Amino acid sequence: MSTFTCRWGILATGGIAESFSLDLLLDPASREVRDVRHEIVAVASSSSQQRSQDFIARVGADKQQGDNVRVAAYGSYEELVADANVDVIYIATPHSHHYDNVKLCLRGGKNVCCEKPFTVNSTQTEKLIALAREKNVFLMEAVWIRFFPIMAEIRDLLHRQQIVGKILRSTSEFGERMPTDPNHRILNPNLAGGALLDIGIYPLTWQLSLLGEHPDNGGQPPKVTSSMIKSKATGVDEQTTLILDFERLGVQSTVNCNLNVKTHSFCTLVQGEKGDLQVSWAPMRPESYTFFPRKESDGDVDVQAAKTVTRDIPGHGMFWEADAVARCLRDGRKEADLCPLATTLLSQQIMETARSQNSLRYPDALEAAN
Ligand SMILES: NC(=O)C1=CN([C@@H]2O[C@H](COP(=O)(O)OP(=O)(O)OC[C@H]3O[C@@H](n4cnc5c(N)ncnc54)[C@H](OP(=O)(O)O)[C@@H]3O)[C@@H](O)[C@H]2O)C=CC1
Ligand SMILES: O=C1OC[C@@H](O)[C@H](O)[C@H]1O
Repeated sequence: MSTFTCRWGILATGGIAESFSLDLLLDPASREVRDVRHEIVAVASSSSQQRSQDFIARVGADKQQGDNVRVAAYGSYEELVADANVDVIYIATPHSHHYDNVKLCLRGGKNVCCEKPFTVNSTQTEKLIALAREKNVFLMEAVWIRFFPIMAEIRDLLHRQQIVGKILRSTSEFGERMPTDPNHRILNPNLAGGALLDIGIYPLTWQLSLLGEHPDNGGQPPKVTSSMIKSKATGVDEQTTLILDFERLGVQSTVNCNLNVKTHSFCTLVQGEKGDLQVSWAPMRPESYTFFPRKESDGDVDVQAAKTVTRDIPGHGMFWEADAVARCLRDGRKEADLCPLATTLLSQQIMETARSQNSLRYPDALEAAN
């Protein structure tokens, strides 16, 4: 089998761009992947060309294996989009900027993989999906947990093997003690800060993936009720809870996120007639799960009979989504099966419903979809 090389352009040089790039540069054989490989062929910073140059050295992109891989360093995103050497652009700006950045890339005819959350609101998502289709290019939100092999394993246990039997109840959460500087992107309304958009998308993804996409749910979107507590300093949500009613399953689930205190014991719990499936922390980087069978005698779970499964992550874990993008480009597909645009739109709609229920609106310039 020949190996397909995917040539990446990195748009922005912040924290997650660095983690993603380091993963791209790992040898795919270390995760037993041989059909695709990655090269970073260009990096762009809106701040300066020097910043791109420094980033290239920091992640080791100047020492890539391959036939004379040369990495271009740009001082503007426009130059990256114009680079004919780039197959796909990974966008790693704050979410406030995703809409404009994705639009720039799509208009330039580039394939795009954009960090989560995809946009600020669902109208922006709809417009970008339409533009990608018009331009006939690949588009995906980088919801990396969807590509973890352990996620496929957990979905199989619940959806096909029905390990917990009929699902009765479910919950997912993600809390972290985040920076309290009001100018940090996490709290800054001008950068679309707040718990829901930044980290709430993870517990929401768990619930949509495990319950929303359960075969017995028939693809029905959940009914959404929500509550938010907002930052006194900046007005964005610090604590948010969503109640999702999956009416066809007859199950109510909760999604909880906060910027004040770290959650640690579990990130997702699915309880059913035959037992409980518990996924351990971290919600954005799942490594293990435990199945607790339910005793028929009194309905309690049998803790002695619990079984834990742990799967190593040979790196940060962002390479699995990158591999999926590469395979789509190789095969001429415009969407990834594991993270289709319809799921991106649904999660945007749910987050927007919650924001609207709690009167959380970002500045007009960020909500615009021009
Ligand atoms: N998948 C995951 O695990 C994670 C995903 N994320 C997502 O990635 C995105 C970026 O987060 P993160 O890397 O932590 O952010 P950082 O603040 O570390 O980096 C953002 C980068 O965006 C560029 N940028 C362009 N315009 C602005 C602006 N007005 N203000 C600030 N930065 C700007 C800058 O790069 P330059 O100067 O080079 O243009 C900057 O370095 C977010 O949408 C976040 O939700 C974040 C963390 C983890
Ligand atoms: O995606 C993310 O996951 C980890 C968090 O620390 C970060 O703020 C968020 O953007």
